[in-house]
Amino acid sequence: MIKVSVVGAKGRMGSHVVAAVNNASDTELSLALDAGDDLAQITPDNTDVVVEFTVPSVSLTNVLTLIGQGVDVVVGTTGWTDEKLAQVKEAIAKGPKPETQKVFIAPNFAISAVLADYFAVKAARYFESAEVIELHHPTKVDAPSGTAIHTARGIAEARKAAGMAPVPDATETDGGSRGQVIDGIHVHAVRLRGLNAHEEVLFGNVGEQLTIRADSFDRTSFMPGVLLAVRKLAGDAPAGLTVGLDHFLDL
Ligand SMILES: NC(=O)c1ccc[n+]([C@@H]2O[C@H](COP(=O)([O-])OP(=O)(O)OC[C@H]3O[C@@H](n4cnc5c(N)ncnc54)[C@H](O)[C@@H]3O)[C@@H](O)[C@H]2O)c1
Ligand SMILES: O=C(O)C1=N[C@H](C(=O)O)CCC1
Repeated sequence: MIKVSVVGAKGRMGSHVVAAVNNASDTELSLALDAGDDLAQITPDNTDVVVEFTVPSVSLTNVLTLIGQGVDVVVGTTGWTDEKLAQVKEAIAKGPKPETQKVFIAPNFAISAVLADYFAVKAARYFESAEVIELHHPTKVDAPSGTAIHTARGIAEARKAAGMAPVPDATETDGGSRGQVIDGIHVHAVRLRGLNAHEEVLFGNVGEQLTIRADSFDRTSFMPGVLLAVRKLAGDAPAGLTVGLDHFLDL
């Protein structure tokens, strides 16, 4: 049995993870912690893998603490910048098990979203225009979504590798309507009661358009990906920091 502890266990995602870990035949719940609880309770004796779903403002501190405790971590919380990822790598190198420590971060654990991202990167070099629209529940604290940032960066990298010009855009006045620009790709965020987690990637050429859309209607959609990551970290995942569920899928 893989012993799993959950940090952020009372949250929307954390509570689903607790249920998924309890329901799977090869995982057992060790500790379920939330704000105010001491992460020092989590040790290699009681935990094989920690799953962390909290808020972007605290996730880095939690991950650094857990690395210091010598436990492997699956992170679903968003808000990861290159600077924060560099701090994680440094903490692994200086931590108690630099050769074997595993940290896995994924902006999205839903297969639909991971595939949408993958297809978008494949399509990127064939279209002059590209924009991303993410649509989420209104209780989400960060915008744009971690997934949309990841998608926009992937599209931008593919366009750069193909030597493409910037996306065409004659906008002269913009009060914010053109969204946030991430590596040259415009990203728009919608917050609407009734939605869960959704993303559309729009590609355009003269006379044609391709739309790639992923919809997570329910948080249970993230659980197979979370459990896959837990099993990989308890098994043959490489040591060090890995970002993105695509690394664990045979794409
Ligand atoms: N990777 C994915 O597939 C995926 C899917 C959905 C959500 N998310 C992300 O996961 C994060 C959590 O989303 P949510 O909807 O569950 O949020 P939420 O607000 O419902 O839950 C966050 C939980 O973290 C707890 N928390 C806050 N500070 C803490 C601390 N210092 N230590 C321990 N617990 C603490 C809160 O009390 C709360 O219970 C967000 O960043 C969201 O974008 C990722
Ligand atoms: O509900 C959320 O919050 C989600 N956050 C992630 C993101 O920001 O990409 C994944 C989708 C759901």
